[in-house]
Amino acid sequence: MELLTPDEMGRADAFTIANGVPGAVLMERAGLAVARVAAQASGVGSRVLVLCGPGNNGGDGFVAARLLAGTGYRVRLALLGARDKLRGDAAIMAGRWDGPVEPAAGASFEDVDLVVDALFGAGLARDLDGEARALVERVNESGLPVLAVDLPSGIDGATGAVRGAAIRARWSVTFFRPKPGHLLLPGRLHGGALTVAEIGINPAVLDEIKPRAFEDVPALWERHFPVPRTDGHKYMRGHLVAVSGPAQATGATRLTARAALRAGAGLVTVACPAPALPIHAANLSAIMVRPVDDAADLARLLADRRLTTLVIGPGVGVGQGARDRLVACADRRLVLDADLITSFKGDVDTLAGLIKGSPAAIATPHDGEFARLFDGCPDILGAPSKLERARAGAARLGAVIVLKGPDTVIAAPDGRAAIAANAPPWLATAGAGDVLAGIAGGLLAQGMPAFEAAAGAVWLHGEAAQEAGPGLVADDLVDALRPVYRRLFARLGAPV
Ligand SMILES: NC(=O)C1=CN([C@@H]2O[C@H](COP(=O)(O)OP(=O)(O)OC[C@H]3O[C@@H](n4cnc5c(N)ncnc54)[C@H](OP(=O)(O)O)[C@@H]3O)[C@@H](O)[C@H]2O)[C@@H](O)CC1
Ligand SMILES: Nc1ncnc2c1ncn2[C@@H]1O[C@H](COP(=O)(O)OP(=O)(O)O)[C@@H](O)[C@H]1O
Ligand SMILES: [K+]
Repeated sequence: MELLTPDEMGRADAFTIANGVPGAVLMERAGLAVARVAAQASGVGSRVLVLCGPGNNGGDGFVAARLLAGTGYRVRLALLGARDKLRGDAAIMAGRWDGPVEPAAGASFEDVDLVVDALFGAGLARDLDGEARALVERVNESGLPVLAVDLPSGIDGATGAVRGAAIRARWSVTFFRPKPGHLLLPGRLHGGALTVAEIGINPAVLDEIKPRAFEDVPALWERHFPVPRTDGHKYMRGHLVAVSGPAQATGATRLTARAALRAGAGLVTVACPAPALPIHAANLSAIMVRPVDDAADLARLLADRRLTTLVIGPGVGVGQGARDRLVACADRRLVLDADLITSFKGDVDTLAGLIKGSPAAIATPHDGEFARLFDGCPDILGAPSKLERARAGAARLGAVIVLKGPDTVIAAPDGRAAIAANAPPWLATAGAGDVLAGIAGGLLAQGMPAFEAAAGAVWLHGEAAQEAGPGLVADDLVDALRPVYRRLFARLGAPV
């Protein structure tokens, strides 16, 4: 599912209008979609307060007000700004509303069952202040259920940021495609349940707009998903090495290794310092263990070119040892996580130079690790959204970046990006990131391209967390992948 920035959405509207669909027709359909969701939210006869802003978002509000009033709702409409300042389609729709128009500033919230927020949408141009901000704050303080038109007013559709203040909606209706601000925090938290309504925009406009951001759903990467072949064998599915830290820090690597095997890697080997070997050996069965005390040992192990993929970072320790190990494996498929990322604090260009020869590289930082890696890059850390930070970071690193969190962003150096919205809050638990690195590695080992492998891994990780449910500990994720795989394979028409 493509995500369109407000500017891109404006182009989609403009293309459609240029191809013969009048803007007023689009607005009628937009208002109808809002009225339908309002009707689902609140029964006939209930009291609806429609708050209209000075632009086309307000125009949608005028349409919804008319349709609801015509179907038995008791509707009041309040306008922010002067009626004679309305322009274009919004002015047309105001002309079709024959009820009273109250000034929004003093509008009463007494005896209201539902508020429709049609104040600002794609045209939000600056932080809310003055009367607009006071109104938004009053709506939130009222505690009334709110249905937002396009976006909760005050949320920036491109970034998900709160511009001064923002409506907290229980439902939102957007048009044609969601916007990044519906998925990025805090926007997602303000939007409530999202409906995406068709208003007659031909999807062919996407060929012109060429959107570069997507919601992370299987349709984005399933074409590349490595379904085991009937005539296949494990050597076709890649041999992955999980690089382990010392004896006192082995658990993270085992989570990674188990997740990689579960994700479908043909073989998985844990490479660990000799003192850690008995600990791993006592706790692993399907996963092999090899002694690797330093970077030179790792280079010797990797003389076997069948070891195509490495995950390095979980539990490996911060410092020169991790950096040296990376040098030894930098020409393979790579997942870089945790301590490995921190080992390149403020030194992203060295890391970028080292992994240049990797056929597919993914880095999986959380916000803190990202800030460390790009320490000294204010252009990247100060980019206007998490989406843009991840994109700029990926371009600088020359690798796919998975910037983790409740709204994980997956970004490729070429600008493609995906935002995941399927991770439940109980996924934020110790070791969950180690599992994610393993899933990503397992998909890379099977030959999936880096961006698709990263997006697939993040989605599978979120689904596994939902499958496991509240109370999840990281170990559970590995087992919870099985039913998720079963459903995914069924969807792909693969044998299950
Ligand atoms: N195009 C189409 O055909 C279709 C469009 N559709 C709908 O149109 C919406 C986009 O409409 P839009 O572009 O008119 O922008 P909108 O969100 O109403 O805001 C602009 C107004 O707000 C004002 N304003 C901005 N920031 C402000 C602030 N901080 N504080 C105070 N004022 C501020 C700004 O004033 P100005 O910046 O000019 O001073 C201007 O007056 C879109 O979200 C969807 O709902 C659908 O009907 C489908 C068909
Ligand atoms: N609030 C949240 N809701 C959903 N998922 C989250 C949330 N916070 C973090 N996560 C996810 O939990 C995982 C935590 O990984 P990480 O921070 O590396 O922890 P660890 O190092 O303990 O494994 C990541 O996949 C991240 O996207
Ligand atoms: K709105």
